[in-house]
Amino acid sequence: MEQLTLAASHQAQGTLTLPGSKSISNRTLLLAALANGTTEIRDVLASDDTSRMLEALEALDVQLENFADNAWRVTGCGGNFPNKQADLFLGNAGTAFRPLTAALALAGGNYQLSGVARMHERPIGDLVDALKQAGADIQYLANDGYPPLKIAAPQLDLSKRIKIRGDVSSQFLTALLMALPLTKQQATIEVIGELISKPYIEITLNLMAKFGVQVARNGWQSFTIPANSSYTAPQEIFVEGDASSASYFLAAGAIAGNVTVQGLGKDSIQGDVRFADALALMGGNISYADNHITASKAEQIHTIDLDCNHIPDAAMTLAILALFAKGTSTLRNIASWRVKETDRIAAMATELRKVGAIVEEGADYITITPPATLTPNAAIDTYDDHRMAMCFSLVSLGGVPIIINDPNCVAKTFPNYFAEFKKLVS
Ligand SMILES: O=C(O)C1=C[C@@H](OP(=O)(O)O)[C@@H](O)[C@H](O)C1
Ligand SMILES: C=C(OP(=O)(O)O)C(=O)O
Repeated sequence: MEQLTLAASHQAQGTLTLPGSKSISNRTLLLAALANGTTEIRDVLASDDTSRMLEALEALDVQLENFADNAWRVTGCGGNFPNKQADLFLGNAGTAFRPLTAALALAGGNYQLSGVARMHERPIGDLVDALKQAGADIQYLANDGYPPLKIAAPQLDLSKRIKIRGDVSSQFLTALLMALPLTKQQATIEVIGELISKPYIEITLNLMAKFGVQVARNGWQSFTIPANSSYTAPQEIFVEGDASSASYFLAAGAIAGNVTVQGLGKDSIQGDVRFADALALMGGNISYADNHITASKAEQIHTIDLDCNHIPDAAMTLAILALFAKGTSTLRNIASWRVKETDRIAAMATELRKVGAIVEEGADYITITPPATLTPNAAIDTYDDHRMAMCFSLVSLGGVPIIINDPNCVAKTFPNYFAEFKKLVS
């Protein structure tokens, strides 16, 4: 097993240009592939998750050209993938697996979709149920409700409202929204129960609009895609810097200095930009500009008690910040952590205890009380979860060395994370 030791550090200072947003990169690549016309997408994230999407589109015979650094020219297929038969391996990329399932199930063709072992434990039943209501032909190849999947041509029927549950993952609604314009028919989606991770739906609707499809909505309850909708290539799109990736560096600035992240600003379409507000509640000094955000040292890191449903990914960073406060912090409404790259509530609890914290976990919350002094040289398991690895790097700013096991899992969304982190801390 590879291990990375991060030296004890006391200061974080400097500026970082963020890698592109995973959520925007994978949505934009798929929308461009489904569009009529050619889109040039700039500042695309280069990472495992986007590689899985690019490989899938290539296997579907979509024309892709990497014409400059992190820039892709995508010639859309107008909703009709040239290759009607393919086996796609989608790793552990939720933003590839869920939207491609919906697009392929409605576009027509014979496909098999699989991923890494953990992806086969991540639910997809709510999406499959919704697609079947629209006439999709999808079979489970192993366990009901989970990948891998086998897809055949649909017999479309959009006459009834499509009901979808939104309380396990918002990616199911995102996938359905992005795929339904392929049917060319009017379609209405009704969300059953409480929708989680709502800001990710805003990203979806925003990007669909950039590709010419306006979804009519009734709050978070129902969404209607007009008849004869089709995606039109917007010619050029710039991907914002990743707001979840920004959270580690903004936290570093608030703990120990002054850090600016570039590529993300006050008008970001990503919900995780709201992490900065949570950081401010904990005492961080935040300033926003059009294309950068700066966090500087808090006089003191305060405890927090926060409903984190709107920032599920960046909320993991708050769990580490809680180590720097005096007293107990609680992160609530985070049940979705249990079905992500790993069971993140369990993983976070186990690893926080290794640095000396007292942790209580519930079905949908975690409570963290820091130790008087952090335990040095804790060896942190990362569970093939990029965010576990990135989060725990921040412990080194508490003046203790920390060991990150299997650090290369950061490749899912931020392959050179540790090189960038080391440049800023001392
Ligand atoms: O739509 C997206 O881009 C994402 C939605 C969120 O998932 P859930 O909706 O499952 O919480 C988030 O955790 C994930 O990293 C990206
Ligand atoms: C939950 C995550 O990924 P995915 O897009 O695979 O759901 C994540 O990046 O934290």
